[in-house]
Amino acid sequence: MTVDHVSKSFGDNHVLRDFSLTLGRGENVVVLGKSGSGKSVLIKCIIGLLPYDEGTITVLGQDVASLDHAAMDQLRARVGFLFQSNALYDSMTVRENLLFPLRRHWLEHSAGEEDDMVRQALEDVGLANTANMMPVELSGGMRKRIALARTLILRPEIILYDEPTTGLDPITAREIDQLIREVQHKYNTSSLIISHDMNCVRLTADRVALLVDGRCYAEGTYAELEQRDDPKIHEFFA
Ligand SMILES: Nc1ncnc2c1ncn2[C@@H]1O[C@H](COP(=O)(O)OP(=O)(O)OP(=O)(O)O)[C@@H](O)[C@H]1O
Repeated sequence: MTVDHVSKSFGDNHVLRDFSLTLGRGENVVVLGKSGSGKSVLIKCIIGLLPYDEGTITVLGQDVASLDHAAMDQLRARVGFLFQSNALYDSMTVRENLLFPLRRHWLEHSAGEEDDMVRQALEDVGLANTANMMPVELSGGMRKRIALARTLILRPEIILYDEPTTGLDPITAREIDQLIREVQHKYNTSSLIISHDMNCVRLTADRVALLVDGRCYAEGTYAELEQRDDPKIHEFFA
């Protein structure tokens, strides 16, 4: 995936200014930026929920701005998105929640295949035997895992994580970080992760991109950026 010189403004509010970023196959990149710096806007541009003003975003070889509704829908089936809110349907069982993306993308499978897919996705997130539970019966960490399982059921090539550890206690947050790594290694997925949580950044990032004033201000491994003297970089690591 490449974000190439992308700009996005809302009136006089220039949120992204000539922002560029690449995400290689099997790589985890964390976008780190202050509140209001444009991280959510970036993700929305990537998945075609917001039009951008300039530049090019290419996802799995396709120019996002050129896709019609149907083509964008097909692309979204290959790109998993983990919402900060998890967005589980409270009136559906875990199994029904997991099967929802298949139904939404009109992907037909036999009942036996669906059982296998649900079982595998739940095993991947360490929550076998929860298929018949309701979301209300799950803890915050479990809900996050189920939301990830629902993303995994379509075997996405790219996963976009929006603040995956926000609202979780530190121990549960580290478990989610570990799970993000496990998924990356097991399925060779590429992930773009938005986070404020420096432990999450340290544990999940192969590379960190710093979003400052709408631009990719600096890029590097956590260790590289942590050692830089630049005050704009340092304040994130202080
Ligand atoms: N649909 C919109 N219309 C107008 N302005 C918007 C819209 N969406 C976002 N913005 C503005 O874009 C800027 C960046 O917002 P964004 O939500 O991307 O920040 P963020 O980095 O994700 O922040 P946080 O970490 O607090 O979630 C903000 O100034 C916000 O007001």
